[in-house]
Amino acid sequence: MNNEQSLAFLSKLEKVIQDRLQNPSEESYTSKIAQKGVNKVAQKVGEEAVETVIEAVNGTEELLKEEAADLIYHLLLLLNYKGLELKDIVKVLEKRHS
Ligand SMILES: N=c1c2ncn([C@@H]3O[C@H](COP(=O)(O)OP(=O)(O)OP(=O)(O)O)[C@@H](O)[C@H]3O)c2ncn1[C@@H]1O[C@H](COP(=O)(O)O)[C@@H](O)[C@H]1O
Repeated sequence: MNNEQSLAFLSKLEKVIQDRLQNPSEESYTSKIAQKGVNKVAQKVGEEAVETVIEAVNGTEELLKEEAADLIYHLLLLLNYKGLELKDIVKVLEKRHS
């Protein structure tokens, strides 16, 4: 998978997350967490961030990748829960870059 394909997948994942927020289903983890409210969604980002840091300092590359994936997914969920999208954050990064 090249960089372009990775970014395309993130965009696809974001669309699934948006769909789970708009059309909640009982089987969906995304819907389940979102129904608990912003505090729970934000808490998950904090937990996954701490777990990522722990694996970076003391863990294996495999576990670091797993925790980083959890972190990115939960951050995407939090942003979308708050009415933001990945592209809004990329715009901020782009502005800093120039
Ligand atoms: N990428 C993810 C993803 N990453 C992590 N997780 C979930 O995040 C949780 C993190 O593990 P934890 O041990 O911290 O949490 P937990 O024990 O489940 O307990 P709590 O979150 O309730 O505290 C696990 O339950 C994972 O399944 C994810 N859940 C869903 N997705 C993707 O989101 C999309 C929609 O999934 P559903 O909402 O389940 O349909 C699909 O593309 C999924 O692949």
